[in-house]
Amino acid sequence: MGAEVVVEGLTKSFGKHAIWRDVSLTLPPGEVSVMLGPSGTGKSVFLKTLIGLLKPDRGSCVVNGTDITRCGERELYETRKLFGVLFQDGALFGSMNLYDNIAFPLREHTKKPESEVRRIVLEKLELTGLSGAERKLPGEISGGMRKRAGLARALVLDPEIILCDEPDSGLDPVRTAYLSQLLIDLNAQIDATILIVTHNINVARTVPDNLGMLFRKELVTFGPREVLLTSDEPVVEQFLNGRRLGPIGMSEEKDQAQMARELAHADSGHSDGSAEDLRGVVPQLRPTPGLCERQGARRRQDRVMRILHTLPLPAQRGIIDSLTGEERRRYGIDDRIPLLDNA
Ligand SMILES: Nc1ncnc2c1ncn2[C@@H]1O[C@H](COP(=O)(O)OP(=O)(O)OP(=O)(O)O)[C@@H](O)[C@H]1O
Repeated sequence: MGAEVVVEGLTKSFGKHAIWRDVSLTLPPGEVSVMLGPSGTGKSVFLKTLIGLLKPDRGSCVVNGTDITRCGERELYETRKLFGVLFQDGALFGSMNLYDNIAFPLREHTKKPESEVRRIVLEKLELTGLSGAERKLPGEISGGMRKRAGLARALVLDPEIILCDEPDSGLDPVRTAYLSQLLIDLNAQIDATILIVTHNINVARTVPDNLGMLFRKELVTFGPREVLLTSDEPVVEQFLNGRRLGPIGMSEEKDQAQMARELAHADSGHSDGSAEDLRGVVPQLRPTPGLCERQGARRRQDRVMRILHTLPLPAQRGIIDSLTGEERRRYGIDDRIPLLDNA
């Protein structure tokens, strides 16, 4: 099972430029989480802080009992080995073929013989659907293949935690859908904890167990996917629907005058850029038939059912509606008893 990551009160600025403050959340072991947020809200900075590449001003990030914001170099080096990172551009070495790119962390961080390196590289190539492409250079393959090669390289040290920085960037919707399925299949096979940073609404709606959003230098929300997907927070609603109308502006947040102007335009029939209301809980991706079920999904279901009464009513309804008859019986759900609004 993947490692748990516990973030508390994390605050980061560059000089006088505050990025985000007091971010607290837990990435449950073996579950898949997505962090949404408009451009420039510090999602990539957040990932880099989680692996200790950037030092926060305050707060802690504990992985397997080690606070990576305070530990020494040696412990940081050891803890970083638990992470596999898929960088936005794949971060492949342009002069090396895919085989050597993927073998690089093994040759750099382990003393494995070449025969073992070969076995692992070929296994990861197969896992990411790249068998046969090992002699290609990164410049000779498509963006989707480069992402998968980046993922294969992130997997060679058998990470317990996988961080993906905008895995969909530069990919068409079909390739993005394949990559989403690959991440779910991977999670089923290795039970690693996964955090994906993205703006992609389809990925956010269909992939994760948990969803969060950064905005106005704060974590707006983080929790079971159903909470964000049914939220009526204006910023969440605007983001999920890709509308101009709402608190998010072209660069940063908007002032009241601009919001009022846009509202008046909308009232007079001017389209605000959205096609339909995308809020609501849609079915989550499941592993490809033939693969094992996700252990993380099973654990999450038990966890979420324990905290069900603490969630907002629309989220409770979304969770219950997604249970099968057998699951309802297992959790003692009786549809005749109204849900409690304890949130
Ligand atoms: N090393 C750095 N030094 C100074 N400022 C930085 C550094 N890294 C990032 N920033 C600033 O932090 C802010 C957040 O950047 P970040 O790349 O994390 O945003 P993001 O949410 O990932 O954006 P996008 O979705 O567009 O990729 C930006 O204003 C950026 O200029």
